[in-house]
Amino acid sequence: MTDQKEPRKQVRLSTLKKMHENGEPIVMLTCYDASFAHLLDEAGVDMLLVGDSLGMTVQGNSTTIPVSVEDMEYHTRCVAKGNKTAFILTDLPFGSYQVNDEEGMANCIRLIKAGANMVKLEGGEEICPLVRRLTAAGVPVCGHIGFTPQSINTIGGFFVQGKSDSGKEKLKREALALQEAGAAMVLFEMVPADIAAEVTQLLHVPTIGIGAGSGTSGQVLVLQDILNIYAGRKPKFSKNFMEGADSIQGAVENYVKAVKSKDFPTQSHSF
Ligand SMILES: Nc1nc(=O)c2c([nH]1)NC[C@@H]1CN(c3ccc(C(=O)N[C@@H](CCC(=O)O)C(=O)O)cc3)CN21
Ligand SMILES: CC(C)C(=O)C(=O)O
Ligand SMILES: [Mg+2]
Repeated sequence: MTDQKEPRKQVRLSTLKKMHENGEPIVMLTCYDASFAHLLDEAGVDMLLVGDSLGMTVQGNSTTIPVSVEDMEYHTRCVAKGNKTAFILTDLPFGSYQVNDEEGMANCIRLIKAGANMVKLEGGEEICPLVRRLTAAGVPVCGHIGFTPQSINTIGGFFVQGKSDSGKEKLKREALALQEAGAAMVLFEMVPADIAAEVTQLLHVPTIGIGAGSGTSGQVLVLQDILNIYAGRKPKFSKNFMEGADSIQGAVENYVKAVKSKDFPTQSHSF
């Protein structure tokens, strides 16, 4: 007998819920193409995020603002073709859900038809009516709060959110409102570790953090960042997993192990 691992079962929404309840960290990485989808799935990444960060990493823009629904549809199709068992989450790009909820519904449906299992929208209370409709229509939603890159023009820069008392209260309010509207998951980007942990305890749905400390139900990073490939900025909260690895597969496996064992993120990757 060889000690070959059994192939992983399909990761479903119920699988993610169980992981959250059992305290097993959910591992997510961004993914924009079929080759990496295959590699990440084989390496045990639970969720592949077709993030609008592709506007920066793939398209070379300085923000995520220019990304279109067509771009997201195209990359979701590519990822879905290479993937076997991971759960696919796709970002709604800027402009595709802000005009009205009818457009938001139609655009989410396009992404689900392209192969997404869940969609991610940036915002709190203002997106709750749409979250409610999507959920009722059979589309699981992840709400994205804290630093929301699509609002870079009002935020003014790549800044940590929720540092003040009023900022902390706002995060709590938004997370609870999203869950109440039916969101199946909440993602925190660049917020202090203590508030992300506190809000995670308040919720029953899983939370995912990026630059949000170790107290969330799962972690996400941008694939290029863990492979030490930069076209622009190098966020403080990311880590080069190529260090100590002899292949890309090995680096991704080390990231999976580090998140599952709670060795990542440390305080130096948190705010
Ligand atoms: N490659 C990449 N990695 C990301 O994590 C990422 C993207 N792109 N694109 C979409 C958003 C934008 N995000 C970013 C990008 C850069 C910083 C950054 O440079 N942060 C610095 C502070 C810079 C400043 O103060 O201006 C840091 O030290 O973390 C943070 C978040 C997170 N996301
Ligand atoms: C940074 C993550 C959370 C994201 O939204 C993206 O990759 O677009
Ligand atoms: Mg995004």
